Amino acid sequence: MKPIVAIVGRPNVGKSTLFNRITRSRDAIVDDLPGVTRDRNFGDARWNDKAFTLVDTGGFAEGDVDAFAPHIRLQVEQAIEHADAVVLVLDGKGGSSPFDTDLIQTLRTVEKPVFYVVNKIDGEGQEKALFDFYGLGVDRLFPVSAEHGYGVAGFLDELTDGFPDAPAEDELPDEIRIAVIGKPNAGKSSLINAILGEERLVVSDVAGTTRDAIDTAFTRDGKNYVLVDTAGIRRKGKVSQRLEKFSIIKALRSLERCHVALIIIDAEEGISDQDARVAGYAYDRGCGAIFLLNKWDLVDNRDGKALKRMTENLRMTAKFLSFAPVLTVSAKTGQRVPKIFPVVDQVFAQYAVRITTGQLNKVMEKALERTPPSLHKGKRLKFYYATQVSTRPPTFVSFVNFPDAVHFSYQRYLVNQIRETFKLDKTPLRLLLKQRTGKNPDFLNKKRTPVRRKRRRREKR
Ligand SMILES: Nc1nc2c(ncn2[C@@H]2O[C@H](COP(=O)(O)OP(=O)(O)OP(=O)(O)O)[C@@H](O)[C@H]2O)c(=O)[nH]1
Ligand SMILES: Nc1nc2c(ncn2[C@@H]2O[C@H](COP(=O)(O)OP(=O)(O)OP(=O)(O)O)[C@@H](O)[C@H]2O)c(=O)[nH]1
Repeated sequence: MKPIVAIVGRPNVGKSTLFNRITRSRDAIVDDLPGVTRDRNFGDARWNDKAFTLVDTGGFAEGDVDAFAPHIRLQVEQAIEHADAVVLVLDGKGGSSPFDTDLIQTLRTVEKPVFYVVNKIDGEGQEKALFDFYGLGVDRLFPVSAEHGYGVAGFLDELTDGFPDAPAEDELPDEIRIAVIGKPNAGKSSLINAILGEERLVVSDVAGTTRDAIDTAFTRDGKNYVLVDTAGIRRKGKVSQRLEKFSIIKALRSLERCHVALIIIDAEEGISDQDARVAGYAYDRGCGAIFLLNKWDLVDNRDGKALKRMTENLRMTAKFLSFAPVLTVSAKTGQRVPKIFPVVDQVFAQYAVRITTGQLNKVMEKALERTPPSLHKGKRLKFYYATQVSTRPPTFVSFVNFPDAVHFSYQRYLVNQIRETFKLDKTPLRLLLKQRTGKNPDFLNKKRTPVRRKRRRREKR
């Protein structure tokens, strides 16, 4: 897991400005009024190939600026407890305050790295403002200007020094890899020929990553695609080859290397158990998927309802792939074959999506607030911090106090909220629930944080 870094400090010292500079996001709202940062903000950050999550604490009203205000203290303590490293921001313009002294006392007892940043040092000439802070007994101060960037790079070098290297960011591939799967005789080779037969294509055979796999690369409308494992499908003839190419192993192998699977169905025959099985492989593999109802030229569509009927049937037989778009084509006549590509592009874009930790947590928070999970053996289910851990397919982890107690329908509700908010209707998507390790901030139960409680009390009065 990525390390969590908490930014703490009294109101208006520039925590949100620093947060924004480091995450380069507009997630936190910066304002001249103290206390504008509401509750906690999460953001993804990356420096020197180290990835970490930044937590911005804040959002206390001016009247709360009292060194011993218990709710400030509690929230700061929580942030400190859950973080892997803490950044205390001090105000180089405003000077030190009793609140700072108090916080530093607390931070001394903490057995994790603590960094003391003096903000609003907008240039070297202003470093004399640091003198005021040396009296606080801190070994090392980092003068920075969150607003202008002065000193931030050097500070981040030190902050991230001990962090683990982030796994290489999956770069956007310059090609979309497509697998063509389907039961025997569905029309796989006809479709591949129809695709490759288009005049606009530049086609070349390229060696696949495994020794005997042959892929076919082509460029269409300036975009690069690769048809995965085309050798067996395109080369017709010998019985041994024909037998081999039907083998499940082969189909599975192409699924392992693809981004989007085209699942060909013989629409003249209708939807069979075998089609459902093939679809199941694509689902298990977690790739993007599109159903192609092939041989549409042979389908009796006199009432104009054939597509509706077959789609309904398909959705029943392969419920699990409900996000896969359905298209009708004729590989033989080439009808609507070009229409496949815009859909492939859409599916891929969703399949490779990245959602920031900040955005994700906002959605989770809202979803949990709107429909709270039911009690588990009389205890409240608590959802903590959530983050996207990988993409292709988009995979999210949410930490929960009792992951096994979350009803699958509630999990589905959360997945649907993510789907709706981020318009991810055409891709598989995974939400994993993990037992909380004690390291993850308890922010989703905001109702229980003192800030909210205080607000509510005020409202009642
Ligand atoms: N001169 C100068 N001003 C800064 C700098 N960083 C922040 N400020 C200003 O300080 C004010 C407060 O900044 P915020 O980032 O909202 O402070 P905060 O600590 O998040 O405040 P709360 O939300 O109240 O907790 C804003 O007016 C910023 O423009 C800086 O490096 N130099
Ligand atoms: N009418 C019609 N026939 C089609 C269409 N697509 C494929 N066919 C025919 O269906 C038969 C099987 O097509 P193939 O492309 O060989 O199917 P395949 O899935 O590669 O078959 P296997 O190699 O057995 O796995 C051939 O006779 C094709 O001409 C279509 O859209 N319309």
